[in-house]
Amino acid sequence: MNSNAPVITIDGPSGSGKGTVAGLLAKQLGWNLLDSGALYRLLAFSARNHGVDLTNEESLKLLAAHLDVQFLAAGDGKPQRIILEGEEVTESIRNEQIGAGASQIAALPAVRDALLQRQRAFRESPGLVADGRDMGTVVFTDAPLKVFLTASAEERANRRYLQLKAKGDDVNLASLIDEIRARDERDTQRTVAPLKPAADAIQLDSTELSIEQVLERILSEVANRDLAG
Ligand SMILES: Nc1ncnc2c1ncn2[C@@H]1O[C@H](COP(=O)(O)OP(=O)(O)O)[C@@H](O)[C@H]1O
Ligand SMILES: Nc1ccn([C@H]2C[C@H](O)[C@@H](COP(=O)(O)OP(=O)(O)O)O2)c(=O)n1
Repeated sequence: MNSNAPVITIDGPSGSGKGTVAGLLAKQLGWNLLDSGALYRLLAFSARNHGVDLTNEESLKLLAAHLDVQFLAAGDGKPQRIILEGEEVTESIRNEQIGAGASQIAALPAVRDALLQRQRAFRESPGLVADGRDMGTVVFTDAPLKVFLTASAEERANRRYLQLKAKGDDVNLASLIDEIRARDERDTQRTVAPLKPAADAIQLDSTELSIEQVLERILSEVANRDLAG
């Protein structure tokens, strides 16, 4: 591990609200943020740009080891910005095609291995909020607070639909439900680091909860554990 700074892990399926809640929590606590899914998305995006096949584990491993990426801190109510090889890709990695590609390459052990240390390097004082699929089960197993955030597939697809539509993307709710189910299946069934709650995770179903309610529940766990200093 890179440091002993406390970590809050938020794992869960696509559209459960991990990214939103992790960003708000990091801001409120003044902690660092790791959007681990962005790393898998960036790799899928970069592979497409460099003509690397998503089944070519050796080339993907090399690409992962040399991924030239910067995460610029959030500010003024804006989410963190992501720069790949000098170009802003914050928006362009957020579509279901890249999400599906990310999920495909995330099943390859060499890819996960190549990204492991890069993720652990985000653990710096005063603390880290990390969201993804295996933050609590593999990457930060000693995290003092682990959250497993879920919601029904229909609700998650609906959230994604509203999010993509607001961005101006041409989306279809029925195909989003299918895509979310396919991604759930691949992420939970893979052999390495499958999506599952850590044994010591708190499970939160956000289907009927607002973003603020989810945040409140997590903050009360932070207070119970005296994590915020
Ligand atoms: N509890 C919630 N209720 C309603 N909408 C939510 C909730 N949590 C997240 N959202 C919205 O759903 C969309 C997907 O959330 P996001 O944080 O990207 O999910 P994830 O990172 O788990 O894929 C975003 O537009 C977000 O604003
Ligand atoms: N820690 C992680 C994070 C993401 N992944 C994979 C599996 C996911 O389907 C893709 C994309 O993740 P991301 O969190 O960006 O996706 P969502 O925002 O939840 O739709 O990457 C992973 O295997 N392990």
